[in-house]
Amino acid sequence: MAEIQLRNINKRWGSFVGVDNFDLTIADQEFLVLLGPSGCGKTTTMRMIAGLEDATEGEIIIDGKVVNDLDPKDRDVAMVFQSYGLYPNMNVYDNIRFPLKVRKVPENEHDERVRRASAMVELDEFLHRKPAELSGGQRQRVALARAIVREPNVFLMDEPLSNLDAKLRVSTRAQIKNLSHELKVTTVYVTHDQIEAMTLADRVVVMKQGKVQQVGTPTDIYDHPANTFVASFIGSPAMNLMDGTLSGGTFSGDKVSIAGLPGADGPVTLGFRAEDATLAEGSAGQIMAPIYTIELLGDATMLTVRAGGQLVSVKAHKEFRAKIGDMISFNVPVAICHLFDKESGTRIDAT
Ligand SMILES: Nc1ncnc2c1ncn2[C@@H]1O[C@H](COP(=O)(O)OP(=O)(O)OP(=O)(O)O)[C@@H](O)[C@H]1O
Repeated sequence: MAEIQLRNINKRWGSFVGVDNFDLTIADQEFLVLLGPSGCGKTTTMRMIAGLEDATEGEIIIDGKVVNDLDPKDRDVAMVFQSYGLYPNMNVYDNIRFPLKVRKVPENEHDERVRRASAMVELDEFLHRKPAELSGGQRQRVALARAIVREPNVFLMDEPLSNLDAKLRVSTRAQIKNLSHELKVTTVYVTHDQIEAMTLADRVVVMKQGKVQQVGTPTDIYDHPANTFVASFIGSPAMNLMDGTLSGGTFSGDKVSIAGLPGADGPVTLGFRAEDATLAEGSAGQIMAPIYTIELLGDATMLTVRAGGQLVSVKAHKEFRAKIGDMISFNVPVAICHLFDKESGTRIDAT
């Protein structure tokens, strides 16, 4: 049981700002994901919670207690890293048991706790093996079990899936989600993968260059991105963004005109997602454009078209067939448009 409060946390090295005024309360049992591109300050934020890095300013409060001056071992947090960090000479059983020994948990509890944690990550059959005799996914599960066995107040996970191949990433991701549901331990999870963030999080914090860009549920962030950075970071493919001018409710961009939009006149960036555009018959759509590429996804067909000077993604149904260079036309319904200030990139609220 632990709420984590981060009160105006800053991390600076000389004049370089790694984390800039991070201020957030993470609820007890919440699964919070820190998401952003490389170097945005996610790991540093997590390391400050762990106590592996001092905050330059601000308070870190876990379970009502200011922990800034506490050593990592006294914070009751368990970490899982990308690199597993297993002891090569110990078998799986002893790797999982190790934190119990370090923390001087009574010996008579060890066996039951190790077996319970290993069963949770389906490692029961591998307890006698050394890490070198395991696959990457199994090694990461040992690392997870070693965190679970401690029954900590907080889990901190730093890109735990990034060394796994695509298929294993999906199954281990599902396992982490299931474990988190079962264990109900407050979790802070760092990733640069927006799909991981969307699938795992109760709330996502999107960061860029040390600054929080938006905090919200995956749905909030997908449906109401706070700025063009979040809009283009979340979703696959990225949201289509077009610069233009809004005048009398009509957006005019490069060979694109969309009427009926809310918002004051001025330079804007218009955004819409590939799946929200609708293909029209012949030339009946608002936007006519030649096809640049066609990708068959199995459940749908992704078209990239050249609209004016830029490439735009439009999702079509799975039976859609055409050739590169064919003209298509499509509509962008007003209700699914996102408008952003062109200068600052900030969302214009009327949308
Ligand atoms: N000890 C340090 N001294 C100086 N700068 C540092 C130090 N540690 C990290 N940084 C810088 O702080 C910024 C944030 O780093 P951090 O590791 O938190 O990023 P990240 O978002 O986790 O990136 P990644 O996904 O690549 O791990 C980076 O620009 C990094 O170079």
